[in-house]
Amino acid sequence: MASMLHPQIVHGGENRNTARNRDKHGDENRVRDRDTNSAAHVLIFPLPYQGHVNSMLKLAELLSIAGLRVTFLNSDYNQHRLLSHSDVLDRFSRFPAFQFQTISDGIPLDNPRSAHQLLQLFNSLNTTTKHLFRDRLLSLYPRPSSIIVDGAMTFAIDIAKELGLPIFAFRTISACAFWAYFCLPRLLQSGELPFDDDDMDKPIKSVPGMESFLRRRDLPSFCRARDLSDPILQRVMTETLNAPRATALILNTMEELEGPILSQIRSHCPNLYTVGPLHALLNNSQSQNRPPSQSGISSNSLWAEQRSCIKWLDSHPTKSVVYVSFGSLAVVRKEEMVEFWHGLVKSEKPFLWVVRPGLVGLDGAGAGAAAAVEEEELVEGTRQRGCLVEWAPQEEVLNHRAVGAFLTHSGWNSTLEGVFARVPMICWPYFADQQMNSRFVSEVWGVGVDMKDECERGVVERMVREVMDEGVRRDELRRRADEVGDMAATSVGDDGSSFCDLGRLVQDLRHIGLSRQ
Ligand SMILES: O=c1ccn([C@@H]2O[C@H](COP(=O)(O)OP(=O)(O)O[C@H]3O[C@H](CO)[C@@H](O)[C@H](O)[C@H]3O)[C@@H](O)[C@H]2O)c(=O)[nH]1
Ligand SMILES: C[C@H]1CC[C@@H]2C(C(=O)O)=CO[C@@H](O)[C@@H]21
Repeated sequence: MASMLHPQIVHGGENRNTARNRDKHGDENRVRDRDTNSAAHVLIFPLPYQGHVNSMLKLAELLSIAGLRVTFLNSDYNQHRLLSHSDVLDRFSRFPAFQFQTISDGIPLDNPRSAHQLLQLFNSLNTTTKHLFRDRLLSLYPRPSSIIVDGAMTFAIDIAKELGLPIFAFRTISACAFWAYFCLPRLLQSGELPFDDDDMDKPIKSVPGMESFLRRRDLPSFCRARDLSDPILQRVMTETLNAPRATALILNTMEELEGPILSQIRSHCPNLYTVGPLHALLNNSQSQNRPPSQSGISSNSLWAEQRSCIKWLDSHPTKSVVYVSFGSLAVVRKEEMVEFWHGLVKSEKPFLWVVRPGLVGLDGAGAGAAAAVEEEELVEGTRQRGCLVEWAPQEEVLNHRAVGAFLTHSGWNSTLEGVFARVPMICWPYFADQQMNSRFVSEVWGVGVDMKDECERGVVERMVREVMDEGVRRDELRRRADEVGDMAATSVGDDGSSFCDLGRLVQDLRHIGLSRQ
């Protein structure tokens, strides 16, 4: 039996160990299947942000479980953090054909890489990293048989085509947000963009499938640019419109949640795989062979998770706690933070709040910034009912019996995790695709309420009470959250839509590997 090879972090070099598994029983069929598997070598390359690394590394784990050879190309900056704050090396040690490789994102290591530095990162990826990527492709051994690249980095498509490699674009946002971006040329053509006044509740009619409910304020935040030459708007539009040039499009979603929008997308990207929620597919695939003691949740955190919050949750009644998290990129002003804080304290509900380093202002302060607020009411209210952490084991928190509501920025991973955990959401979208997600959560799926651009303390208190206070409205939100959560469970269960599409993706990747031998 070949020794288990630890995945090696290889920067620029190569892991030449291509240990060949020889079936100890000499069963030729199993050896053949393994040979079939090992013919397929998939290179997975995410945009270097937590929300992208998370879902794409879950896909990497699923493909590794399926027996495919996988190379995960992480940025140097994120790989150091991932190894420092997660058990990823231990988890992937059981896959002898898996390896990490790292590549520079071209940004100085002391750069916080928050939403404020987005354009700098995009420019660096499309210059420095693009050239490093081509060289890396040529140096990898064994040569990849296909690439799964982040749909926000379509520069890789041209390189793949030059080298004759199939390339799949994995866009880590919702189908509804992707489709809104894809319809930007129509919005420009119809004159609905740029906005000609400040009325954000004006209806939008140029996004097919959303005519009955879409408002200006629900479009991705980059659409609010008054100057259409805005470099970020142009960048995201270009990346999205490039998707049909890839071999196929992969989305972390499910037919049951976004079917009508997926039908619209298929008319432009006919080769489409819907494999979400990926976190749920992965948890299901591992549930068969892990000891009950382990949560089994694969954490890909780039910050240290403060697990003390689980013990704090254990001490609270069922569905009594509001969990508050604004993801990995949002930067809120201190006065916005204080408004949320007052609203949470005045709601009189226990609250678990992730105050990530860099969330508040530009000074990178974490929970320390929260503690810096002197107001007695806040300090006392937090002492009695609050728990502040810098980073939480979010999937575990959302599935904890004590959590009754999720105050979220509506990042797509958080939205899927909230849907699957059947926790009603209070949506305060920060930027990008989050506005679209919050509109679908509230207006289309009915599993939450939509704060949009408001975070005044009275609004925060009212929204929390709407979701948490006993009554018809709370019951209605909980009923819908259960219904949609059940649909999600079906989609990732045996023969479910996402389960089957993942199987189809694995088969297609295997076939490509074989055909290129
Ligand atoms: O304390 C925390 C907070 C978050 N998370 C996890 O971090 C991820 C955050 O992802 P997401 O909710 O998608 O938010 P962002 O980090 O903001 O993600 C970026 O990438 C997403 C996918 O493209 C987009 O939908 C978002 O708008 C974009 O901001 C989720 O899986 C969470 O479970 C933790 O583990 N602990
Ligand atoms: C900061 C955002 C711009 C592009 C990425 C994105 C996307 O549309 O793919 C969504 O949110 C962020 O992850 C990125």
